[in-house]
Amino acid sequence: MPVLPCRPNTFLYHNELYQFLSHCQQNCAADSSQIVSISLEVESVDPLVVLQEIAQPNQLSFYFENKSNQQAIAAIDAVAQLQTCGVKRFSQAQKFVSSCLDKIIKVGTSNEVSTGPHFFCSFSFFNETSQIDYPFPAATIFLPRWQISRCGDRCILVANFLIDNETNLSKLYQDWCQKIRTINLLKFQSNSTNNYNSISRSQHIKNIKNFKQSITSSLKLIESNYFQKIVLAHPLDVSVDRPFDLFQSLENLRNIHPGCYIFAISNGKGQNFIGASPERLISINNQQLSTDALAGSAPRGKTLAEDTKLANCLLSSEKERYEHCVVLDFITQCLYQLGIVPQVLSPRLRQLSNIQHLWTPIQATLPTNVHPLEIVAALHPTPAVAGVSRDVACTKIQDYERFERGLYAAPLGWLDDQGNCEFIVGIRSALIDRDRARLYAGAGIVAGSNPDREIAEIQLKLQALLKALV
Ligand SMILES: C=C(O[C@@H]1C=C(C(=O)O)C=C[C@H]1O)C(=O)O
Repeated sequence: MPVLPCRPNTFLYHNELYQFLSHCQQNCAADSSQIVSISLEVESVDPLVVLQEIAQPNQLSFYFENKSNQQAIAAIDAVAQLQTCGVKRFSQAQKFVSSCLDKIIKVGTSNEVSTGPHFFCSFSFFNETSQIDYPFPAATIFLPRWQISRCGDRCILVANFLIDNETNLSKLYQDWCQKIRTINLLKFQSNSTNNYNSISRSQHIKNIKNFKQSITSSLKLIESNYFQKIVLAHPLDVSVDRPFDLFQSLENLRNIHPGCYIFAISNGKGQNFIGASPERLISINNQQLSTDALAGSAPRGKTLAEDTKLANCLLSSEKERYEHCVVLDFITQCLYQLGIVPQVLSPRLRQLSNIQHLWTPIQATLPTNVHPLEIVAALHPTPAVAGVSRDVACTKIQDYERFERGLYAAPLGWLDDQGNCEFIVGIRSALIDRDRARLYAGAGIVAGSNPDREIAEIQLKLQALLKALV
């Protein structure tokens, strides 16, 4: 991938960008194209506000925020995309990314994490989606036309231009100038209002009897050693008398769940998958890999004393620790098999606004020959969202669950051209389709699980999400 060593800012003043694009176009062979990727530092803006202002409903888009790291990134529209399905979807995604990178001319030399082209990915839980009209493919990977990221106070705009012999460069150049003007006007705007007043009354899942039977049946299979753990989920369908307000709902999610990853993915056809997940699948920053074992849950207490008691019970519960340990063991073994030596940090609590989890962070230094998507492919689904043994649990999940998991509990995230990435597990999530929303939540079932308590845990997870939707 060639890199043009120049300061991108000079383009703004000297029209050099146009000349440079024109030079790239002249060098294009008759039937080939190139992608010029330009990174430019802009004044600090909220990427969510940019998404709201610029993204059109008929465009793919992706929003991802990690408030505790002060990082957010929005990707709007696609210059290249792959939609696929099947067992090879991760390796196909990897090939697609490298074929795009072969075409990219990167402008600017800075290798900071938020500069340069990023690829945005959503994979479904299973290799295929079985519901015929499910609105997201089993794998979508795209290189956005526009990408705006914020890291602390710094903001980087990345534009990816697809150039071939037919491209109208004047239009492209005008579009670039227009976007910079629009973004500059957004610098003082933020969506910092809370509005929880639409469907916030609590709603409960239906067909609880069937679901309880699935848990009871799973417990019998656990007793007979058919599997050791299964994660069963349930949807909650809600509707309102007007379309859901996506941006206000995201604003609510970021305020209610400041410690979670906030995400929103648009399929470009009017449906969005959004959520606030506490669970990272992997992140890689300069060859340093971080991942989490997150499993085992308790509610938060209403008083400090009650909260401490619940936390202590969680930390000392044999059942919760077992449920957690199978996740930790799976992740560490998986990493070893990839030639990665994990360093397991001390176990701790991940305390969210409504619920707390057992959490063990895991770190490793990556060998250079392992691609981020190989790690995603090997880890997904972990026993935090599937079970042990994995294949048996996945087959039983398909037997018990009468709904399409789709992007629920699936790997969602981005990777860049430097080997950095961030993938989360798409739990605490909802599929928004105009005036309808389907919310998802699940719980791990192991020996000793109490069906009523598992159902209460799922209700708790659903209510926290429901509260944010307006
Ligand atoms: C499956 C979900 O969450 C998972 C299940 C947990 C549990 O059962 O203790 C905890 C965290 C997640 O790994 C979900 O929220 O939908």
